[in-house]
Amino acid sequence: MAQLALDKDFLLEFPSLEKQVRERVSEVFAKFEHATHAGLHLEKITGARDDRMRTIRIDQFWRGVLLAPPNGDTYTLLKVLPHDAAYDWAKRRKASVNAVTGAIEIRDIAALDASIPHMKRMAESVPERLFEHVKDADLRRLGIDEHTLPLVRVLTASFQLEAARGLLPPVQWDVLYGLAAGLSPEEVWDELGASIVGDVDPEDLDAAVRRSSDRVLLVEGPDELMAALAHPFDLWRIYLHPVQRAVVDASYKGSARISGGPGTGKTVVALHRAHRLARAGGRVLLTTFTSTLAESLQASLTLLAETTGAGEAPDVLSRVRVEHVDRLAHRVFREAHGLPELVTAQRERRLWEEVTDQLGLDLSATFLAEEWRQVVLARGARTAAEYLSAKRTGRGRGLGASAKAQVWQAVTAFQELLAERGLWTYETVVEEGARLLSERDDKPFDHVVVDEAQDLYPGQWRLLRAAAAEGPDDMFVAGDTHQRIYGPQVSFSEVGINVRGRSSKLRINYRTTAQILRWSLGLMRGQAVDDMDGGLDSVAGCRSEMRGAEPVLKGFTSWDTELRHLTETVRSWTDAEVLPEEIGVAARSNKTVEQVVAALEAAGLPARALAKGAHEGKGVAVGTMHRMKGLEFRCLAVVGTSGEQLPAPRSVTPEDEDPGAHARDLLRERSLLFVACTRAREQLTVSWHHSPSPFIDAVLSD
Ligand SMILES: Nc1ncnc2c1ncn2[C@@H]1O[C@H](COP(=O)(O)OP(=O)(O)OP(=O)(O)O)[C@@H](O)[C@H]1O
Repeated sequence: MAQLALDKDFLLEFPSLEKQVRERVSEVFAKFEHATHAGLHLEKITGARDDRMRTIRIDQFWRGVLLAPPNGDTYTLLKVLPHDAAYDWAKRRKASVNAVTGAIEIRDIAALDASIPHMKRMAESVPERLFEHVKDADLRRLGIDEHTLPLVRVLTASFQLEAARGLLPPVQWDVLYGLAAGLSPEEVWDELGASIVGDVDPEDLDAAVRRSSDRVLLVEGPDELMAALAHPFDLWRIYLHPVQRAVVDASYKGSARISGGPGTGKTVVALHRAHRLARAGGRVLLTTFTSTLAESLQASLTLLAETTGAGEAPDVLSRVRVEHVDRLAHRVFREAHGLPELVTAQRERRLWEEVTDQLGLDLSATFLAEEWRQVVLARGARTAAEYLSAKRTGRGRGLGASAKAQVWQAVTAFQELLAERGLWTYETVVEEGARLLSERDDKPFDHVVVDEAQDLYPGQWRLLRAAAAEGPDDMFVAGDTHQRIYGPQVSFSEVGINVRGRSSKLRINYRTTAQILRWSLGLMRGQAVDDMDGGLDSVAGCRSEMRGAEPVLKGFTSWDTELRHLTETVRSWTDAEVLPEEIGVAARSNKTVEQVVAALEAAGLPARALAKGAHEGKGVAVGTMHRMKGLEFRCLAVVGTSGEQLPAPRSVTPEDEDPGAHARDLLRERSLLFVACTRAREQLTVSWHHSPSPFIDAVLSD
């Protein structure tokens, strides 16, 4: 039976076809599987560079171009074009199988061949060639084939390589890009590693198509076809990069983690992995830090389940529980004890004061509360001895043994007060949840998948660790420590999670243009950022293949003029037919957010303030930098990035009080700006009044 496969380029262009054509495409291909070869009416193309190209009638004017296997049954739909354009496109193309990855490659061979003589002439007057230092054998070993090699040998500058991008299959171009950037063949080989296969048969197109899940979707039936065509923009559901795919499909002996810069698809990988583990019959917890992010994970997971293995979707979805980590804690708590009576911050403060009065201690309520959270709870200290030996990293002044004894006395009294009065804090609910789960032999989950891992607290990690038994694929953790904006620094080992030897990194950014990414990465340059595993993390090598405008950076003399400029910028975007919903404005404080909404509305531009759990809505989305997490916008303005507002003075511990906490607070403020800027897909403006934030000043003077 003929099987249909959809090439990524076809799906990318599908939404821009007229509605009637889209409907006809769906009709024609919904019946494809059941059509016999004779009934398919695939037309051969005279004068084609590749005699396996065929066209199929969509309607009177439109034709689809398919790659037909000479001796297999998988037909790949490459393009839908008006009649003449379809024939012309198909004539010029050649399909081949990459000798290293074994994947299918389609290229405009006519354009490639035509460009070589011209490039050759240009190269004659230049003494050095771009790839002079790389031997043919190394190039072949990396999958550069005989069609590409003549071009490679006449390239003299990297801008020519950039210009040749459209002429080459993406993997071959990536290899050359890596070599031109100074990577050794071995390093390039490593980057390709995920997709290397041996014994490739260049004639076996069916096998090649099956290996090409990063660019070809093998359609399992009409439901899957309809689901793919219904959401053609969400390519992440279908085509994973080989490195992403390898992590999704891997079987790990224990816990594993994925890291990578912003927009590299960590959430996408976490979603696919949760989905795959559930399809294999596991009970999965998919979790993250906030309720809003959990809601967005649920929506994406549903979409994914309805696309892949659509028939099993309800079953698969019933095996994945998506909830943010505090909600899990409260649920486990409620099941055992009913609703907790939570203390407010004020009541907690009074309790600490009661304790210090009772014991006649000279320690402030604020100090004790912080010591309890950041040392006792964070380190999981249950006894005086554990507290005495606990690390107090970041806790400003050192404490002598007698002061520590006093703290422990106060902590014990405070915890007794909570217990006597049946009171709980958010942290003790999480702790109790972890205790309840750790005592259960029948764990509620087989697998725990965590997104935005950098923001979780130690107590939350202990809860998650206790939610699944230790074993193969027990925990999968996705995060980027450069984007830590809530949680403290945690190391996996102190919360009982071992990911050593099971860490992977994603490097290709799918969200942002290279220009925006480069500028945003500059904000983090030189910062020592931990990797949650005893070392330092780096976003070096994170790159984007999309090109666009440079970010616009602008200072103003007053907030009023900055606001006026913002409304003009937003208007210029809407005039250029960007929908208001595709525009975001980020600011450091709620007050600034309110002022921006008012200014946009006064200028007749629809706007809304982002609120908890309300990401969807009409109008320009205006939110604090914290609220920007998990979102992305075609156009984004980051406003009020002035020296007085960023870092926000109230969020930074004074240096003389605690130099460690001061440095960490500053890094968190810097990360906030980094998170905000990396939400932009196509255009970014960053503005301030008076003087720029020191984070920006440093990049401006680079
Ligand atoms: N294989 C893919 N194909 C197409 N689009 C992809 C792919 N992987 C990721 N994307 C897209 O890239 C964008 C960023 O992906 P995602 O949110 O998973 O990245 P992230 O690493 O979690 O980002 P961040 O850390 O900045 O929150 C999304 O729009 C996503 O749909």
